[in-house]
Amino acid sequence: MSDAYQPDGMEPSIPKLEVRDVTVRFAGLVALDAVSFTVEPGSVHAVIGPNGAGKSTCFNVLSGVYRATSGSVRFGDAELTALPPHRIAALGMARTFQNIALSPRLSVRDNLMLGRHRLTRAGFVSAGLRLPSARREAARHGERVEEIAAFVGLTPQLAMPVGLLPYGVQKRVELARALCMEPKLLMLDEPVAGMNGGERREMAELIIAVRESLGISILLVEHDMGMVMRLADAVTVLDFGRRIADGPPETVQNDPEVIRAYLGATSETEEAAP
Ligand SMILES: Nc1ncnc2c1ncn2[C@@H]1O[C@H](COP(=O)(O)OP(=O)(O)OP(=O)(O)O)[C@@H](O)[C@H]1O
Repeated sequence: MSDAYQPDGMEPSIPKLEVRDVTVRFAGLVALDAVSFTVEPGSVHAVIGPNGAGKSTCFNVLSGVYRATSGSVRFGDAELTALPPHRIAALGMARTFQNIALSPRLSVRDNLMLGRHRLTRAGFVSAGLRLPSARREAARHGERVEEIAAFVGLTPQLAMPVGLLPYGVQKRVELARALCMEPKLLMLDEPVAGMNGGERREMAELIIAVRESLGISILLVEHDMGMVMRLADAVTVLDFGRRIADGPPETVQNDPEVIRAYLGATSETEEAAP
């Protein structure tokens, strides 16, 4: 990883993300029930919980994919609950997906350039006509993509089609693409799912490096408890759509209701197994 990676231009001011009483109903099912938590600027905040607890629903509300039935989500002064995903991204909230959402035939470089799209000023016409201003802008974005690729450890793979890379490397490309949006809040949906031990460690180091180099907030949904306990400053625990605990990892880990929720989930899985 390169130490040269810094925020682009002035140090951005990082807003708080405030989730207040968010409820999401699907037909008869309450997927989130008046959930509240705050992601403090520059912190790593994890949302955890057993299967079906509402973690993905929460992520999808924050990124504008789902509409909350009621409640409020504020990022600084902006109310997000009525905004479409691209407007939320434009406020500086970039996300990755549980299932990789990259263009497999395009190179790593081109996938990362797509991540710069929202920052591109040159219009379609000037870019198409290859005007000097558009060329200069493309060169600037190209340099930034190379810096970010170096930071994430992807320089050797820049020219390779994403689809040919191992899974763990593709997950790093996803994170790099989100960084290409120069986010103030990075939202990671199960960043280590499906990875082996070595890949998990590398991803954890990368997440720490992002926080330390950029000072941005990171919100992650994750199943791997060890990873959450190592990385997170604060943890919100959901169970059946309700928030059952919220606080520093060491407090949450010893909370009887959290232990019950996780043990319950384990024994149900064991009972379901043949
Ligand atoms: N689009 C949808 N339509 C109907 N029900 C949904 C929808 N999305 C989620 N649900 C339901 O909402 C509840 C919460 O699901 P969600 O996927 O948010 O949980 P999760 O904590 O992310 O689970 P997992 O760890 O298994 O990914 C579940 O009962 C799920 O079946």
